[in-house]
Amino acid sequence: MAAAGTIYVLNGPNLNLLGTREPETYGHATLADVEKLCADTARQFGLAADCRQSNREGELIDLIHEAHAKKAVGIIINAGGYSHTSIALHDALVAVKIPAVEVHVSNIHARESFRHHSFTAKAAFASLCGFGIDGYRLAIIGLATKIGAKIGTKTDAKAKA
Ligand SMILES: O=C1C[C@@](O)(C(=O)O)C[C@@H](O)[C@@H]1O
Repeated sequence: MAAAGTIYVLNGPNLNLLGTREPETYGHATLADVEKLCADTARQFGLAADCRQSNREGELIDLIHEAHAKKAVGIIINAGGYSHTSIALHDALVAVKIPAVEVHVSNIHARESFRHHSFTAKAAFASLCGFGIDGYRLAIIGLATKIGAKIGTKTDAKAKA
């Protein structure tokens, strides 16, 4: 059975450096670890995770538009530093009307004041931060629940097993 739907997992600038970037803040897990966690968690709900990363604001906007064109059922976004600056990313999320959850690996509210405001959070139905990379798993569980995806739903991968 094909996946019940696809969620786009979008990571923004410098998140390709996870694992070596400020491990005291972001831990030692890599972006590959994040993407495997997302795929594994999504599969539990019969969903597929299409994971992308870009250091370019316009590319992230294009990916949000692509999610819409491909009829994605949800978006998980960690826009990195652009979370705090990009009205354009906010507007893209609002424009496509796909249920979105914002994730931050670190607790942005316990950090420098310039990280305390997020434009992308205002375009998401939920936002979570401070759980390390487990935040992506929690965000997918929340998104799946929001869209009515049920845990234990079989997909091709599980059906073959
Ligand atoms: O690049 C990042 C990572 C981050 O989004 C996080 O996941 O904790 C927090 C941002 O403030 C920062 O610019």
